[in-house]
Amino acid sequence: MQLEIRNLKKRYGNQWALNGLTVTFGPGVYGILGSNGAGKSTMMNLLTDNLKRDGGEILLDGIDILKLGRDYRKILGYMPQQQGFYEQMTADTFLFYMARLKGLNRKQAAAEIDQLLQVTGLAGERHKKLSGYSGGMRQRVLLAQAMLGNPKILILDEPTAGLDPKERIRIRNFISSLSRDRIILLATHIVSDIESISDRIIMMKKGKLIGTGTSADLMERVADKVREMPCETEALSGMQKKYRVGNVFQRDGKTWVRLVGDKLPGEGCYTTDHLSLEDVYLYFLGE
Ligand SMILES: Nc1ncnc2c1ncn2[C@@H]1O[C@H](COP(=O)(O)OP(=O)(O)OP(=O)(O)O)[C@@H](O)[C@H]1O
Repeated sequence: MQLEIRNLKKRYGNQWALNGLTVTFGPGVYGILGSNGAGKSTMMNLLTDNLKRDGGEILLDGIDILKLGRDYRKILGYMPQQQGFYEQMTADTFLFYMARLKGLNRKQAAAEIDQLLQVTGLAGERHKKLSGYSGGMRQRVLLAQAMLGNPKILILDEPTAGLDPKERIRIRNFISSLSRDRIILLATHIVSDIESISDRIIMMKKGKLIGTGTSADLMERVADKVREMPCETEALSGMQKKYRVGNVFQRDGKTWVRLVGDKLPGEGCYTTDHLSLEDVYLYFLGE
């Protein structure tokens, strides 16, 4: 299975949100990294056919998704960022409603909902109204709804946004446990989530693809672009003007800064073996 985006364009007024995006996805989990406004949600809305494109193609195994229509939507699961929530419904009725919209028959719907409520840990609260759900429970219901019909393509827009670490880990583990024979696209600002569950990372900036690779590949690409050095607190703002500064931290009673970029100080700084995806983010996507 291959989902191919070719020269995809989308404009709001005279501003291009996607400006010739080309990328191909095969089975696996893809983490989509990009700063605010990079075009991640726009890409996802075009992939789910919730928006009309202004140019380009989206092909599933060579056939445009617009041509596939219903056959495409049947194999698609989508967890949107915006929650148009059905507050007065219980989780059970909400999921049943969504299952019917997806074309599942009653028996199939009931069996899948039972199973999804179990794996998302919501079985005990299934008859509670969504208005009484916490943020984490809401995200889990949305994820469960995306999984109805066992979709081959799963699109998740910020599935862990606003959650406490315990809930985040729970959602993350659930995504990790999904079988890898589907295409899973995951957009999030939480770099550590991407680091722990993605097979590959897609980096977007200003509506274009600017790089792709495994997190190990990308870290290798920034290996000689990261340095650490001690820095007096008074010198910090000067440093920030001159260099791209990552973490500021304390070590051995001194303040240290982590610098990322092509331009690094010649003297007084140290290389580090401990690279992270945050360094990758700062190098490619930091302003
Ligand atoms: N409905 C809209 N009307 C006008 N402009 C829009 C609309 N939706 C998005 N945009 C603009 O398109 C660009 C891409 O937005 P998009 O939401 O796709 O980015 P994103 O990477 O998902 O950002 P974020 O991380 O903040 O969710 C931004 O400049 C945004 O302001």
